[in-house]
Parts: sequence; C-alpha cells; structure tokens
Amino acid sequence: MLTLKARAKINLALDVLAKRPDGYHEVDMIMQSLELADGIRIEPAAELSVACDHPAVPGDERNLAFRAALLLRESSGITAGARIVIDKKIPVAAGLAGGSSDAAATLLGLNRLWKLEWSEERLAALAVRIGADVPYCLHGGTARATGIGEKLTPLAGPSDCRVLLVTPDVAVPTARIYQSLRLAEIRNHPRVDRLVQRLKWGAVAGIEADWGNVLEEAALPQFPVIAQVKELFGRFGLASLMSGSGPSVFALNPPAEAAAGLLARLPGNWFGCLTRFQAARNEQDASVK
Ligand SMILES: C[C@@](CO)(OP(=O)(O)O)[C@H](O)COP(=O)(O)OP(=O)(O)OC[C@H]1O[C@@H](n2ccc(N)nc2=O)[C@H](O)[C@@H]1O
Ligand SMILES: Nc1ncnc2c1ncn2[C@@H]1O[C@H](COP(=O)(O)OP(=O)(O)O)[C@@H](O)[C@H]1O
Repeated sequence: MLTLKARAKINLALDVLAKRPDGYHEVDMIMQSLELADGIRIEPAAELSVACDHPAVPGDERNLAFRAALLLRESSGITAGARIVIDKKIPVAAGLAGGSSDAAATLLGLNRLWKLEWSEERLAALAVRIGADVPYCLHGGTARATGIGEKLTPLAGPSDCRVLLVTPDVAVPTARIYQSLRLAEIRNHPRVDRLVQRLKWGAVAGIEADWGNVLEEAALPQFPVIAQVKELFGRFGLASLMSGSGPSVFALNPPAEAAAGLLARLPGNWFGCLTRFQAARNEQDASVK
C-alpha cells in the first residue's frame, strides 16, 4: 500500500496575459504549496476505483484522480487496476487545486505501484491533459507558471512562512471566472518579476506591494462573499489576496493575535486554518507499507 500527500496551493501572483483561440488563457503566476494536504492511499486491485469521504467529490470518472489513473493506464498499456482512497482535507472548488493535487499524487503513486518508471517530464505531459494546474502539482514548492500554467520554473522560496487561509461556503467554477474576465479592463496587474526577486531574497515582509490576482476583479462582483472575507481580514489589519479563481483568501505571516481573533469570528460553515509554506515534493510526501 502507498500513501501520498496531495498538497494545496495558493497563487502569490496571478496575471492573465491573453485569451487563446481554444478558450484557455495565457497566464503568469507564482504558485506556492501549503502544508495543508489531502491524504491519498493507493492499494493494488484488479479494477480501478476511487473513493472519497467528501459529498461534493465524485466517486467515478469525473474524479480528477480517477481520470489521472485511467489516462496513465491507457497511455502505458498496462492492464492492472488500483484502489484509490482520498482523505479530503482541502476545501473543494476553492482555488486551492485540491482535485489537481489529488490527480498529480495519483500519477506519482501509480507510476510506483505499476513500476512504470516514467520521468517527471513524461508524467507532466500527461498531467496537462487532466488540468492546467496538474503539472505544477507533481513537483509543488514555489514556482513560476506560464503558458496555461504548465510551463514551470522552480523558484527558491522563503524557508518558512505562515499562511492564514479562509474559504467561505461557496463553490466557484474556474471556467466561469476566466470567461467573465475583461482583459482590456484589468486595472491592477501583479508585478511578477519583482515578486520573483523578493522570493529569491527570502523576503515575505512587504510582499503585498507587488502581489496580485487579476481574477479578483471578475470573481468579487459575482461572489460578494469574497469581498466580505477580504473585509474581515482588513478589520484585523491584514492585507489579503484571493487564491486562484477563489473563493479562498489568505494573508501571510499574520500576527498570532490577529490570526486567532479572525479564526474565532468565522461563521461555522466556513473553513479557516493557519498553515504554512511547503517546499517541493520530497520522499517524506510518500510512504510504502
Ligand atoms: C485559476 C487557477 C490558478 O492556479 O487555479 P484554481 O482556481 O482552479 O485552483 C488555474 O489557472 C486553473 O487551473 P485548473 O483548475 O487546473 O484548470 P482546468 O481544469 O485546466 O480548466 C478549467 C477551465 O478554466 C479555464 N482556464 C484554465 C486555465 C487557464 N490557463 N486558462 C483558462 O481559461 C478554462 O475555461 C478551462 O476550461
Ligand atoms: N479529487 C477531487 N477533489 C476535489 N474536487 C474534485 C476531485 N475530482 C473532481 N473534482 C471536482 O473538481 C472541481 C474543482 O475542484 P478543486 O480541484 O477542489 O478546485 P479548484 O479547481 O478551484 O482548485 C469540483 O467541482 C469537484 O467536484
């Protein structure tokens, strides 16, 4: 049996540069893995199956982990199966890449279980067919992502940073947010090159001067609860940013008192936690029993 961590991610920068003829968008992003993770258990089995304890996560071929398994089986010509069990800890449809990360961990796990010995590069070429964020989730850590999110440059991230994360109780469909974006009207682009420099120096303090997520401009009018979350961060003196297509919002290195105060004020059906930056995937993220 294999167990793997499937980490959540946040976007420290998300800029959209152009719309492509196929409907996807060219982006320029800085991605950061979090300690917050789903648990993925993979066991040998005759058939392929997936199970997840969360009611909003499908247990069939709509599940991104299951799609990853099917694609890998097809592409490798293997006939074996596997039982995939997801212990869901990352909020769903929240801009935290939970499904993408489950898919990436499944590719890595099955590559081992089925003894395929595919390189990370070869897995990444398959991963992008599942979703734009899946290639990044294979490696994780701090990275700049361009193209549709699949062209990756690993960055030296800060060694440690605490993250206050809040997800209100609303599922945001990524496609709808990209579609409603008016590219010519975007006012605040993140300064991605400057952010890369800051991260190189390991400097998180003051990062708010350069960070940004242009999808906030599309998401906030459609999901006013996201503005409420940002306002709540503001009341505790915290600069905040939406992650991905939302609705999750985060602040970096909050004073302990402000973090505790904000978490105590959250409505019962919202998710909130204090987590931290996670470095790129290593051996401790997977174990074999
Ligand atoms: C916004 C981001 C930021 O990291 O994350 P999430 O909010 O999903 O976590 C990503 O760009 C999301 O990546 P991912 O969720 O893997 O996207 P996909 O499943 O491939 O695409 C879902 C839909 O989003 C739109 N899409 C996605 C990526 C991209 N570069 N341009 C797009 O226009 C397309 O309409 C696509 O049909
Ligand atoms: N393993 C999975 N975990 C979470 N969601 C999944 C999974 N497989 C499929 N989905 C579906 O994918 C959609 C996006 O989920 P998720 O990856 O959590 O969000 P996001 O793309 O915002 O980061 C949801 O509507 C969910 O039903």
